Amino acid sequence: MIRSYCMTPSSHTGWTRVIVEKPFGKDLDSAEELSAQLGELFDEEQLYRIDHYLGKELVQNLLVLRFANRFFLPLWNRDNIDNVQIVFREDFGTDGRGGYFDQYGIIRDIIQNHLLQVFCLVAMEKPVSLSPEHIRDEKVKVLQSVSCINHDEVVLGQYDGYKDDPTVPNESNTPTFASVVLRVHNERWDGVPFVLKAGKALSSKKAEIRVQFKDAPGDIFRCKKQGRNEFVIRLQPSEAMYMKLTVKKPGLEMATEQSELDLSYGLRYQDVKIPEAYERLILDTIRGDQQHFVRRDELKAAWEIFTPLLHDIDAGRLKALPYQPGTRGPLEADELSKRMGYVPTLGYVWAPPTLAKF
Ligand SMILES: NC(=O)C1=CN([C@@H]2O[C@H](COP(=O)(O)OP(=O)(O)OC[C@H]3O[C@@H](n4cnc5c(N)ncnc54)[C@H](OP(=O)(O)O)[C@@H]3O)[C@@H](O)[C@H]2O)C=CC1
Ligand SMILES: O=C1O[C@H](COP(=O)(O)O)[C@@H](O)[C@H](O)[C@H]1O
Repeated sequence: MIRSYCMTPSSHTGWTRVIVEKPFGKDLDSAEELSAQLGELFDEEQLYRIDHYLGKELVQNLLVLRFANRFFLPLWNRDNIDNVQIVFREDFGTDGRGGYFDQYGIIRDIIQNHLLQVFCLVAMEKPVSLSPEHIRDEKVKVLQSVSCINHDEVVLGQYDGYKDDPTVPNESNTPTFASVVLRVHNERWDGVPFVLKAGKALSSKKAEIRVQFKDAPGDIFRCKKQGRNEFVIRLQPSEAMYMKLTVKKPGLEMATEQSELDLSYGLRYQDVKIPEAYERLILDTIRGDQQHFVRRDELKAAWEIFTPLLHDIDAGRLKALPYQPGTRGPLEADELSKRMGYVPTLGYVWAPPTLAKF
């Protein structure tokens, strides 16, 4: 049917491009089967596997930030970075779509696709050029460098009330929250945990990347306990990036405190309308630019990482811990972040700037 109604006959000029939306299968085998079926109908250049996180402004900014700024080039590695957190939180549950969600769970819904794409852009090497193939080659490489997920570095949760949805089975073990540690076995990242965390029905709504740096050696100011340098890229809401850093506390004393270098988009780009992710990606499709779309081998590499874990969850070998809606999720997830080396900042209070103060 697609072939007869949607494709340009070869005798005509024009093009055929098909946007494919997730789910791209449920595991490696089903995804490969789907890819093979699509491959019989379309060439890879005609397929646009969409991941709307790749259309978000600050996700698109990641390559620029990393590779156009001298600041970051020498710092972005295991010598300087202690741990990285890539976090998605939603303050509502599966509201009305529990039946669909229950077959997938939060790892397939958010982590294996959206957060993993963000992870690729944070962790990959510099592409040869901005051509879609060069960028996607680097994403595949970093995905293939991810080690097997260790069950001791996974926390799953399911919020109380999730099973009240009549379309969700009473015995469901489907996680609505997960924190999963990825480790990249390469020269740049060996030993640096990447914590990918996502949850529904939590206390807040946000998506952000938090890069925590190691302590500065030789702590002559005795300020180590206050916290570490962090570079935070908030994808949503209210796009921002800020660097948490130690400064001299203004005043007569030589005391230190945690402050920030802040680029809040709402303040800096007041008259700019940031396009919706889908708006941008549909335009890319019309233009024939596959840079922000998922290639078949990239999808395969993504499923290779998560399929063993997902099969273990589906078989009940890993249990989802209960958590109360409106909280941070299971306490075990914060313990996992701590175990991965995350050090909280003490006493940091953000004072939002106002134009009146300038
Ligand atoms: N330009 C801007 O808009 C800026 C805004 N701010 C705001 O200031 C506030 C503080 O910023 P920041 O310090 O970066 O962020 P947070 O204090 O929100 O979080 C810092 C880290 O601590 C974790 N955490 C938060 N609460 C707890 C808890 N109770 N137990 C264990 N871990 C916890 C977070 O995990 P998790 O990610 O899971 O929540 C995160 O890893 C935030 O609201 C931030 O948005 C700060 C600077 C600039
Ligand atoms: O793909 C999905 O994403 C949304 C969240 O998208 P966002 O752009 O609002 O962050 C999520 O609610 C949904 O469960 C998932 O399928």
